[in-house]
Amino acid sequence: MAEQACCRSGEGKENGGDSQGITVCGMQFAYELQHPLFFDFNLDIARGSRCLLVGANGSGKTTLLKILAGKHMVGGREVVRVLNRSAFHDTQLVCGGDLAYLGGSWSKTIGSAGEVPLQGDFSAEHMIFGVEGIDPVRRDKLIELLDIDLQWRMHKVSDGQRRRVQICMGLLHPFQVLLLDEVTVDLDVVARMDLLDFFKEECEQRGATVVYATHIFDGLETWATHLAYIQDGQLKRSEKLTEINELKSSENLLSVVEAWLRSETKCEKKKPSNSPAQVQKSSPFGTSPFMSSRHMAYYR
Ligand SMILES: Nc1ncnc2c1ncn2[C@@H]1O[C@H](COP(=O)(O)OP(=O)(O)OP(=O)(O)O)[C@@H](O)[C@H]1O
Repeated sequence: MAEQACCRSGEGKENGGDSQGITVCGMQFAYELQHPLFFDFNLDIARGSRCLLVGANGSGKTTLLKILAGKHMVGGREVVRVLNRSAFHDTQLVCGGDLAYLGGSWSKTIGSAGEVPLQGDFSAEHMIFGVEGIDPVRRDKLIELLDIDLQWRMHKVSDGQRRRVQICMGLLHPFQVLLLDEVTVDLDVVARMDLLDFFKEECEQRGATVVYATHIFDGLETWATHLAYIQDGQLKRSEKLTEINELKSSENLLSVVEAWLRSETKCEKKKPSNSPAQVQKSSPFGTSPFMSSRHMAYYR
């Protein structure tokens, strides 16, 4: 059973005990034909917190953020609550701009083709000014903060420049809850630090809540208020940053998280077998119509 854990900052308790932040209660989730990734999973993130979501590759961070963003239907209306509303069922949460999710590549889902990157010759101005009902002061602030040239053509810019436009569009509405999945990875150090400062301001001035999944810990010791650590879909730690004992005797957050990840016990099923028969059986081409080929080298 997953650990029961809670990361309330205290400020969020004014609404009759409901944090008005994020609560997950007894959640179960499995991808099709797979064992449950989350089983009886509980999480509580108070309004106004800046919570880091950490864990090894494949531990479930992206899946959790997508569930919180209402992209997967999980359980009934009471299981995944954001701002005391059902993340999946209350479509107004996302459409109204209170709940924002920024993650992955800038793409859209097209039927069986899956996630397809957005393509086309649009200018940054066309994209940003195409969003209706935006406070022009906030929009100008974001354009300046992210140092966006409105003449950029989206199919000709660098990854980092495209990412800046994506982030700007995601932040145009004054969100109440923001879910970030490694979106600062392409940004240069100045843009990343300025953006983190902006998020801090949004939390402190408007009581917004930010959950940030990342593997880059530079500068986050003083930025984050809370940390949630997931291992194989289980919440291992969820606490205030100031209450993490290891951090008091450690150089920085990076070394603390590194020590946690190194001490994780790997599942038996993930270990490769050395027997030739088993290697043959477990070959990815065993039951596939495709054969291994030197042409696969093309994908290196
Ligand atoms: N669409 C999918 N279908 C089936 N399994 C999936 C799918 N997406 C993710 N998984 C599996 O779910 C588990 C959690 O994946 P997830 O992407 O949430 O991890 P993560 O913690 O975000 O990893 P990373 O740090 O690499 O981004 C992994 O074992 C992954 O293989």
